[in-house]
Amino acid sequence: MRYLTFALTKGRLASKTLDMLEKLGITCDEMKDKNSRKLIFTNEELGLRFFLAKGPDVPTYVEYGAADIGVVGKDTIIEEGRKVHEVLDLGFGKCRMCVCGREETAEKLQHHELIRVATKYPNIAKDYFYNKKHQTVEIVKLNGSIELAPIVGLSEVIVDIVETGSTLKENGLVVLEEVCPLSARMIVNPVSMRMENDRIKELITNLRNLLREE
Ligand SMILES: Nc1ncnc2c1ncn2[C@@H]1O[C@H](COP(=O)(O)OP(=O)(O)OP(=O)(O)O)[C@@H](O)[C@H]1O
Ligand SMILES: O=P(O)(O)OC[C@H]1O[C@H](OP(=O)(O)OP(=O)(O)O)[C@H](O)[C@@H]1O
Repeated sequence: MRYLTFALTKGRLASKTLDMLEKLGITCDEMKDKNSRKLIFTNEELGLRFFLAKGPDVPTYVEYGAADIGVVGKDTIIEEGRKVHEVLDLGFGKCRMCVCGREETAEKLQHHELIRVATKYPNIAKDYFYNKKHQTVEIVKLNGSIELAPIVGLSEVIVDIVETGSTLKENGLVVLEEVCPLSARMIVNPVSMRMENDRIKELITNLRNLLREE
């Protein structure tokens, strides 16, 4: 039997992904060892392989077929724009992509003034402002701590993930507009979807049933 390979997102989504797979009897205990430097893990019995990767790399592994299946945030799927099938909303990792800034900036935003937008998600920001709002903005790519940008005057607003809202609150910022809701999704390589249809469909059905029970 050919191995089915899973690319899972490191960080926030990892433990919930492993918990969910475990509920289906898909265990990979080795992956939980935080001290291990091993990169790929095999469940011989089930014919499965797993590896953890940085979020933006997950759709890349899946598009090229180096992984058959991926678990990754919807934000990353949109931003990366890879050729993969999104097959299931896994219901965890829920958050929102939002335009945020100081309350006083709301007016500038409403009046379509030329503002600067700092973000880790330039494609999502571009699509939102240019295609949905027909508003010209200047987009600046950052790699983290995005909330700093309006505080130190790099940009008027940010496009970033809001979950609890505490990062915004602690930094005197508010949500000005909502771009879209987000959660973790399962993605599949289009060729694997055809070649391994039975195994992948069974997995999707089992996950769907699990989600319905929860
Ligand atoms: N509060 C949150 N902040 C960021 N991402 C979140 C949050 N809540 C849920 N998510 C989801 O978790 C995914 C992965 O989170 P991860 O921990 O890798 O965040 P990251 O900050 O983007 O990564 P890194 O720390 O490597 O820059 C995100 O792509 C998003 O879909
Ligand atoms: O609404 P909250 O619950 O406060 O969560 C949102 C914050 O969490 C994420 O940052 P992360 O911790 O991943 O750090 P980063 O900014 O360095 O990516 C995100 O970019 C926000 O800053």
